Amino acid sequence: MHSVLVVTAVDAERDAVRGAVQGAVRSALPGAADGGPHVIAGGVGPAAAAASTATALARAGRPYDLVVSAGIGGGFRPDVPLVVAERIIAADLGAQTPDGFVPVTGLGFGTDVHVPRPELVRAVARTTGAVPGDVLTVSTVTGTAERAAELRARHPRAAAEAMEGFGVAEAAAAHGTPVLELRAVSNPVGPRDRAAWRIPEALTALGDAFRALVQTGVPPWAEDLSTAPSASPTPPARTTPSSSTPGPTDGSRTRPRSM
Ligand SMILES: O=C(O)c1cccc(C(=O)CC[C@H]2O[C@@H](n3cnc4c(=O)[nH]cnc43)[C@H](O)[C@@H]2O)c1
Repeated sequence: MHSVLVVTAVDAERDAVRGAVQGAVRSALPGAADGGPHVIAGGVGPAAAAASTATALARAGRPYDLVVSAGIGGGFRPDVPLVVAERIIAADLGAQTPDGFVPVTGLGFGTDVHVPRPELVRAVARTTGAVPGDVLTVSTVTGTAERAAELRARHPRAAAEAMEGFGVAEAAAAHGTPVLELRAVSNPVGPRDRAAWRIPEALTALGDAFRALVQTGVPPWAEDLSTAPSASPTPPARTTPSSSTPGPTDGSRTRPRSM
């Protein structure tokens, strides 16, 4: 039975997750022909991610209990190879002004942050060793030290950046489904050096994380969340002024079951 949807950007990420969870499900349930999460490659960027996630959620025979945006990403902290998002932030959704960047919420529209359920984030961190932190969604991969510094200044809790999390979270929120984002760091955020991206290592780390989630009985989904508060949790304290107004992403609809 599938109750978790995992959305990656590209086929290589999908295959890394799929291979890991299929092996784990088979060893947990010998003879099982089916089981574990559905894993799809939804395309690169927030728009493709939102469209593919929304389509998958709408077409599902029964509602998913959890959506996970997963893949490789750029890291803001050299000591952190795996990140689980405490907040999923649309870092370039807004307007440039002479006084600097104004997020979309500052313009009076929408939201620029989704806050996954803290108990799910903690459980994933416990199970996989992922470090909780903000994950920025960008439409343009950061490629200069200046841009990296600007993002760090605006988002001091940023641990990673990628290109899909916010799109996946918007689709999940529209369906009232809880969301998580898990990123294995393939490269530092900063001056572009594509040759230095450690993609195979990051894909292995991504697969290891999902294997751990499935093998350990996937603690976050096993918890009874039916009694969890339905309001969006309070985001972590900020150390600098920030735009981000949490969106309704706790997805209080249903209780996540096994992955
Ligand atoms: O070339 C390959 O073999 C290959 C295998 C797996 C993934 C890729 C990608 O290029 C994935 C693109 C995907 O990765 C995220 N990403 C990774 N690093 C960054 C970054 O520094 N800033 C933003 N996004 C990053 C992103 O989500 C892309 O969709 C290639």
